[in-house]
Amino acid sequence: MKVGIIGATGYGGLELIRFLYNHKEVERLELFTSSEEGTLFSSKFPHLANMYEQPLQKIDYDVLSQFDVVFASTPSGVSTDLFPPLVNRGPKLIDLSGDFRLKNPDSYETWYKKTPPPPEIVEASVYGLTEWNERAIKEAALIANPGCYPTAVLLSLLPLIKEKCIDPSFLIIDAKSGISGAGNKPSQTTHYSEANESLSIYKINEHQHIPEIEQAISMFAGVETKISFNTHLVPMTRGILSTSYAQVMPGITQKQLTDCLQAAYEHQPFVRVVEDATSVGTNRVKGSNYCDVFAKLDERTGRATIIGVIDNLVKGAAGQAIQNMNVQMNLPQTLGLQVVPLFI
Ligand SMILES: NC(=O)C1=CN([C@@H]2O[C@H](COP(=O)(O)OP(=O)(O)OC[C@H]3O[C@@H](n4cnc5c(N)ncnc54)[C@H](OP(=O)(O)O)[C@@H]3O)[C@@H](O)[C@H]2O)C=CC1
Ligand SMILES: CC(=O)N[C@@H](CCC(=O)OP(=O)(O)O)C(=O)O
Repeated sequence: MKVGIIGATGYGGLELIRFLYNHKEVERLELFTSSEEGTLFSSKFPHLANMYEQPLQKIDYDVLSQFDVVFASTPSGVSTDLFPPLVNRGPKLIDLSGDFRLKNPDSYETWYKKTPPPPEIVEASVYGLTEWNERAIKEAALIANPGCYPTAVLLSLLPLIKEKCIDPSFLIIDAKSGISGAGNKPSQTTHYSEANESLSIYKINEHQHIPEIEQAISMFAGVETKISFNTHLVPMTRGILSTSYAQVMPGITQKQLTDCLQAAYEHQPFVRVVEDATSVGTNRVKGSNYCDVFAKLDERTGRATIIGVIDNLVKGAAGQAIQNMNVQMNLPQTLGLQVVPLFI
């Protein structure tokens, strides 16, 4: 396969490269840039010396249309303009940004504060939460890869909502992310001296992933709900841990919660159900495409604490995007993605 990456110099792009390097069906991988045409990739990223000795190319539709797959790992608003001319012109398209995820254009405008993409293209795009949408992903011309937080939240909550183990009306979700979630562009909040030794909450009640999570709960569990969702910045590089609190339905036991998660993911290679634990951390999945999920009943309150843990750059971005490419191309989901997490 011939694969192109737009936004190869960003964090998501670098992770795509890291996994596609070991993907045995990828014969050619070409890298595209909006700002550094001609720069030798390995001179910009010396950790790739002897691996990517090629110059970055300018974004050119005639060139891109000859690829089998094109990933865009670019800031929101970019693929809104970049992708439409490529739809149904040859390559399968996978967008890592939020541009094609929200089906309602008003919602995109409200939460992303940007002009939405053409409605017919959003309509035809497929939400790439692999474990829940495999059949549609297989046929998709354009995949909207899920956001990092929604991946952790949805994989842990969807089975329990769908099987009526928890009450979906009062979901409270508290999520925490490492700083690479904010991308490679430095900002005041990600500045080392302000992020290090500090834990902060941000975008309070205003995070752009709120409508994405609500839309997916409706799409995959058939439930309309409004969630309380907040995000925190943790002084570490990678990882997301989401903690959700929900009332369990009358009579639901710990065993039923665990069984429900296990039944949902029995045949899924990248979702692991944690059976019993006193602690769960991002080091269980770091550098890998795994999502670990865990639900623990609090008998005293009748509420469950539900955990999802991922590496934001892998299952939350590049890894899931490659998993989706594998599904689209009729390949085993795991191709190129089988690595052991970096526990220490
Ligand atoms: N970081 C994360 O954990 C996650 C990120 N995402 C989403 O994935 C996307 C990429 O994220 P991330 O890699 O972190 O972002 P980065 O900011 O690290 O990289 C984005 C890259 O996009 C390219 N770019 C910027 N502007 C344009 C433009 N106008 N046209 C074409 N290319 C452009 C730049 O490369 P160049 O200058 O070479 O063109 C840049 O390196 C974002 O939409 C993000 O929200 C989703 C899930 C998780
Ligand atoms: C730590 C951090 O800042 N994380 C980012 C995640 C960005 C992301 O995934 O946004 P898209 O929906 O545009 O893909 C945030 O919270 O906005």
